[in-house]
Amino acid sequence: MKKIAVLTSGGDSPAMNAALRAITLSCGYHQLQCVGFYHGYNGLIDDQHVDMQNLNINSALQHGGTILKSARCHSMLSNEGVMQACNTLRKHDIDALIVIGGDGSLKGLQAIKQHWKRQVIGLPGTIDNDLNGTDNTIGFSTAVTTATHAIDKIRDTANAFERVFIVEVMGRHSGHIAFNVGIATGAEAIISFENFSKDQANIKVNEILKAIEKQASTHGSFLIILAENLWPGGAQALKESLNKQGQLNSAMCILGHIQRGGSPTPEDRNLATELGLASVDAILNSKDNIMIGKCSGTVVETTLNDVINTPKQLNTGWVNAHQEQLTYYLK
Ligand SMILES: Nc1ncnc2c1ncn2[C@@H]1O[C@H](COP(=O)(O)OP(=O)(O)O)[C@@H](O)[C@H]1O
Ligand SMILES: O=P(O)(O)OC[C@H]1O[C@](O)(COP(=O)(O)O)[C@@H](O)[C@@H]1O
Repeated sequence: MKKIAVLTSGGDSPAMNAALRAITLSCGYHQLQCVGFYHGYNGLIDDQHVDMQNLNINSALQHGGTILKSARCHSMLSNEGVMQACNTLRKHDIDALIVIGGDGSLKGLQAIKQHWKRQVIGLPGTIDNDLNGTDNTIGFSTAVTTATHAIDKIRDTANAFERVFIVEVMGRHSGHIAFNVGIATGAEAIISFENFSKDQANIKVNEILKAIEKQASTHGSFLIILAENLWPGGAQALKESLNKQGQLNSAMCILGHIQRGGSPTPEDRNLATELGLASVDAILNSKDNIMIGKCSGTVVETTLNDVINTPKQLNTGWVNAHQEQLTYYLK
């Protein structure tokens, strides 16, 4: 009987459980053994494993997080760590390894592939949507939905007080969340990696203050979506600059990890299920060294090399639409 191993790694993303469920059920259907490793690559290094058939996988479907737990694992950045992970795979006579995670996790999978010659398959699991080879990553839809609902509430109070609000969203170093959430919430300004560089901070503050002045004569509130890890000094520093130079009482909110958790959207559950099933099919079809994603409605395979080495650009149409048509009245 073929033995398949699976683990979830890096930042957890909603609907990782849906992918685990699909993989476990598909393995059962095809009479394959399915072994889960806990805590990302740590569980592979320390041999913390579970027979996936023994987990109550169905009841996990509607929950965020991951029943296999997730973690970042420093040991994987050394050759010894990678070798230890490979030893565990050999010890259990694993035939194929599926890793659900972001670009770091897929780099880890590539490192394993260099020392372990059996099949490796990646699934795109990150809220950031920063992986080439799939239109959407598993978890992105839920993160955008959660952030949109939270910001809609902030907008209510911003409207009531005719107040400027800065909301910082996640995304690590990409603006997929910032632009999708910013456009969905009708933000007056989006500050993200695609339209801002750190040396433009003073120019940006002046530009925003002018736009706020114009906005005051239409409807009162002014919403700024800020990508994390971008503004020098963070959202607090932006707030202080606006308040000082514009004599404002703007407020700031960092949405943080609420974007990573919660019940996954049906879109995320179904994407995770489809990709989970496809990963087991790929193993049965002797595929190797690939990530499985979905582009334009079709399940696609991309080499790990191409996923890792080709940055996924944000649709420039989205960036331009926001800066031109959707905020023309603020110019
Ligand atoms: N270059 C690398 N070589 C080996 N393992 C890596 C490498 N980069 C990341 N990893 C492993 O993948 C884990 C998750 O990566 P990280 O970048 O934190 O999250 P994500 O996979 O969500 O992008 C890391 O903690 C580490 O164990
Ligand atoms: O929870 P941590 O370890 O502070 O990491 C925060 C980072 O994780 C994320 O939520 C998800 O990123 P990854 O999927 O690449 O791990 C990022 O948006 C954020 O920058």
